[in-house]
Amino acid sequence: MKILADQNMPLVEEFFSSLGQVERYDGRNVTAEQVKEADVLLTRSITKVNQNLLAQAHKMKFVGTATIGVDHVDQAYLKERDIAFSSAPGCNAIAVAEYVISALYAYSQDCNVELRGKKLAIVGVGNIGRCLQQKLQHSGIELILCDPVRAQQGTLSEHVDIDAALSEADFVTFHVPLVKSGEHQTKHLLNEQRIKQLKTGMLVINASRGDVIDNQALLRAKQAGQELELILDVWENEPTILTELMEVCLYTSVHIAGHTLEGKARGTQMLYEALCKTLGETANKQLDAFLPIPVVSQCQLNETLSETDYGRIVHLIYDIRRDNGLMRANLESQGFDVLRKQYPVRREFSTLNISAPHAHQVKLQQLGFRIEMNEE
Ligand SMILES: NC(=O)C1=CN([C@@H]2O[C@H](COP(=O)(O)OP(=O)(O)OC[C@H]3O[C@@H](n4cnc5c(N)ncnc54)[C@H](O)[C@@H]3O)[C@@H](O)[C@H]2O)C=CC1
Ligand SMILES: O=C(O)C(=O)[C@H](O)COP(=O)(O)O
Repeated sequence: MKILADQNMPLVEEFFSSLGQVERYDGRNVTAEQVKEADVLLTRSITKVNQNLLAQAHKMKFVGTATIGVDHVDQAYLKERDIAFSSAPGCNAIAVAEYVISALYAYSQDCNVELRGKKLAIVGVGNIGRCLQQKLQHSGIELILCDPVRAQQGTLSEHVDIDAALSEADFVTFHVPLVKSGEHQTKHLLNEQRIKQLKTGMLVINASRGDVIDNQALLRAKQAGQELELILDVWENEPTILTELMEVCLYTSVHIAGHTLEGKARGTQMLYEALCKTLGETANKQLDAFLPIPVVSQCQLNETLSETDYGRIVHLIYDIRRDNGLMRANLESQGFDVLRKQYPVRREFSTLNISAPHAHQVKLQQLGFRIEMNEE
């Protein structure tokens, strides 16, 4: 069996080599000719999986994307061809939530804004939105939840309409799928009109899909002097992004919010399990066996912690400003995709064991750190 896998997917050989012969491809430039003989295609978000790519791939029996987003896959076409399909829901939800938390603490430090008492609107309360909600539960930040789809399904009683949420909040973060039409369209959910109505000084974070915000309108607003702080991980027209927009952001990154080692590896593992199921094989490989020991894994805290200290602990594991610096310094010379490919290893908060005074244990644990439950 020939298994074609994106070159940016970790641990493919470890998980899949017992099932077939693994070959790698360049996800942005893969051709129909390259996939012609494959039985299995493992992709990430940058490959358009559609009839153009697969028309000649007559042996194809399984397509998997090691991502949460599925807007790059023509699922109707796969169904028509009777090709099994699997994505990796929730695989990097923790990573994206931690990206947002790192962003908030960095913003707090750099812009001298206390987070406690402020209001954060979470637009899209699915795997990522819920994870963020949980992690921030004891942060002192008031959360406003906006998810009309879940409200209609009756699974989110606290839903606040987007315009009301935007007018109440001090910060907004988007975690919706890209939906191009229909009642719950998310393409340009933050459009020119809504941008104009944003509060002075509002912090806008987007780590969902670039098209969720009208990038040109956002740039025009900033150029016209509207006071907004922008933290953007995703962009319209990746990899050819609007670089002028990058210049006016507080922090920017190259669509890496979900790129913790654990998040990416979990995606691979989920596809391995799905393929095993399709083939009727037993999935007996475990992710933990393949993850390296983290560089920093232990920390002892003895004193009362301020909000700044919480920020320092978060940034010990992941500081969004590292990624901001990498993008600004290297985008022009290296390009968006190369920066994504060379993304430095990033681990999740749970790789840090903290010994802390009792008063701080719950909040640290809620953020995602491991707590050593010592008596005081
Ligand atoms: N920047 C990055 O590296 C990453 C980006 N993503 C993006 O984040 C998106 C969300 O991920 P998950 O939370 O795991 O997906 P999910 O499917 O679990 O949750 C999405 C939520 O958005 C809600 N929603 C749909 N339309 C909406 C609207 N018009 N307004 C408000 N809410 C709406 C849905 O009801 C759902 O609860 C993915 O579809 C993907 O595009 C995901 C992982 C990494
Ligand atoms: O999971 C998603 O959806 C994402 O956006 C990925 O985390 C990032 O995309 P790729 O690394 O698959 O291009």
